[in-house]
Amino acid sequence: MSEPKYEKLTAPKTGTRVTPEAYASKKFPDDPIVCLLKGDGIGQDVGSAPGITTCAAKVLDAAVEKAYKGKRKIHWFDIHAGDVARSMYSPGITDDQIKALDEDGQRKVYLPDDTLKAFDYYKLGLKGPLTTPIGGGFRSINVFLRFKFDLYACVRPVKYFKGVDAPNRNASKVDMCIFRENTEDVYCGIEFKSGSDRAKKVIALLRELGYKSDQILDSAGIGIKPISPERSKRLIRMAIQYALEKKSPSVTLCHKGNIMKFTEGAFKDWGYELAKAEFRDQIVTEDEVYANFGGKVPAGKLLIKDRIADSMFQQIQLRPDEYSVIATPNLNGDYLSDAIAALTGGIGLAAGANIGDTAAMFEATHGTAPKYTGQNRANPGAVLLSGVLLFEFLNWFEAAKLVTDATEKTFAESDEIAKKGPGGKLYVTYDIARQFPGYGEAAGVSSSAFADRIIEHIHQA
Ligand SMILES: NC(=O)C1=CN([C@@H]2O[C@H](COP(=O)(O)OP(=O)(O)OC[C@H]3O[C@@H](n4cnc5c(N)ncnc54)[C@H](OP(=O)(O)O)[C@@H]3O)[C@@H](O)[C@H]2O)C=CC1
Ligand SMILES: O=C(O)CCC(=O)C(=O)O
Ligand SMILES: [Mg+2]
Repeated sequence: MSEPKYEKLTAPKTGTRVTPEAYASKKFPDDPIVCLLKGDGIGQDVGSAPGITTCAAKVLDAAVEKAYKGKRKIHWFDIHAGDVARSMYSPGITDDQIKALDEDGQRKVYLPDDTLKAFDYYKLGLKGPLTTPIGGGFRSINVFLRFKFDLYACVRPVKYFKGVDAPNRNASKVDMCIFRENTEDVYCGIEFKSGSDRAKKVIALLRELGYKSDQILDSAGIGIKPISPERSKRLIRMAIQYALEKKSPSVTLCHKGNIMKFTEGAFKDWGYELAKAEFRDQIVTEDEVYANFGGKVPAGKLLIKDRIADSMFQQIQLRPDEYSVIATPNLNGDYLSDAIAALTGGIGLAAGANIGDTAAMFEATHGTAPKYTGQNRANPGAVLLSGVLLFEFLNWFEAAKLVTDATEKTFAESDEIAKKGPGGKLYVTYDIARQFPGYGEAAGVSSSAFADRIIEHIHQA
C-alpha cells in the first residue's frame, strides 16, 4: 500500500507508518506517525486559546522526550474532522445547503475523504471529541469511524487518582476497565422515522410475523438492535485476555438479558460459552464457585460473572471493589462509561481507546462540552490519559508512567493546598477544583496551565 494522494493534507516528512504487520507482532516503531484529530468544541484551538487536544499532545511530547531523550518520538499528522474540516474542505457552504445533501454528503462535509484515507493508511490516531447532531442529520462521525475501521473494542479504564476530592466516598476503591462492544447494537444506525414509508413497511412485516397493533402502534418509529455471536465473542475474548494479563480478579458480563433475551441475553450466554471453550483452565464461573467451591473463588482463577445492567449501576456505586473488567454491549457501555467516570471525579479524566485488530484510535470518553469552546478551560486530562493508553499500546511504559505520576502529583499538591483551607491557588482545572471542599470552579486554572504544571513535574522527575 502506498501513501494516498490527498486533496489538502501533507503527511509528515519524518516518522514511520504503523503497519498491519506491526499490529500483528505488537512491535511498533520508535518514531510512529500518529494521526491527530483535534475535534470540535473543547477539542479545537480557537484563536490563541488552545483546545484540550493541543494541551494533551504537548504533555505527551514532553514525556517522550524526558523518557527517551530523542530515541523515541511521536510524529503527529494533523488530519481534520468536524467544524474545522467543514471550513477547510467546504468553505462557504451554508447549513441549508448541508441539510439538502443526503446522509453521505453531509458526513463528507464533516469527515472528508482525505481524513479517511490518512487514517486508513496510518492506522493509529489520537482524537478529540466531535459533535453529533441530535434527532436528525448525519450519523455520529465518532461511531462511523469505529465501524469503518472495525475498531471493535471501546476500552475505557477508570481508576481513582490520589488527590482528587471526588464526592463519592468509595472513589478510592474504583479500578475498573470497561470493554464496550463498538460495532453492533442500536449504534448500527438502522432506524425508521415515525410515519415514513420505510417505517410503514417494517411495521407491515412485523404484523405479518404476528406483532399486533397494541404492541407496535402504526405511528411508531423503529430502531433495530443487532447483536451477533461473532462480534460479541471477539469483544469478550479481548476483555478476558486483558483481565488475565493484568491479573484482574473478574470479568463481569453486563447485559439487560431479562428484557432483551435474544440480543443482550445472548451476549451473556455467548460470553460464558466463549470463556469455557477458550479459557477453561484459567476461569471459573460464579455458578461454579457456589456449586463447587463454597462461594470462594479458587486461587489463581479469573471469575466470570454477569450482572443485569440496572443493578450494575447501583453495584458500581456501592461496591466498586467487586468489579474490575466489564464486558458489555454498546449502549450499556456508553452509559456505564460516564457513570463510572463520575465516581472518580468526572468525565474530564475519563480516558478511552477504540481498538481493532489492525488499527486503533485513542479518544476521551467525554464529548465536545460546547459551552466551554475557545475558553482554554476544560480538563485536558481525559485526552492526555488516552495518550497514556496509546503509550501503553506502543509498549512505551516509561513515558506512560511519567505522565501518570506527574498528573497524580498535580492533584496531590492541589489537595495539600486545599487541606490548608479555602483561598489557596490550585493547579487543576475548574471541574476538579470545584470538588475540593470550600473551593469553587473559579479556583481552577486553565487547560494549558494544568498541562504546563504536569510538564513541570515531568521535567522534575
Ligand atoms: N467521542 C466523542 O467524540 C463524543 C462526542 N460527544 C458529542 O459531544 C457533544 C456534547 O455532548 P454532551 O452530552 O454535552 O456531553 P459532553 O461530554 O460533551 O459534556 C457534558 C458535560 O461533561 C463535563 N465535561 C465534558 N468534558 C469535560 C472536560 N474535558 N473537562 C471538564 N468537564 C467536562 C462538562 O460538565 P459541566 O457542565 O458540569 O462543567 C460538560 O458540560 C454531542 O454532540 C455529543 O454527541 C459525546 C460523547 C463522546
Ligand atoms: O458519537 C457521539 O456523538 C457520542 C459517542 C459517545 O457518547 C461515546 O462514544 O461515548
Ligand atoms: Mg458516551
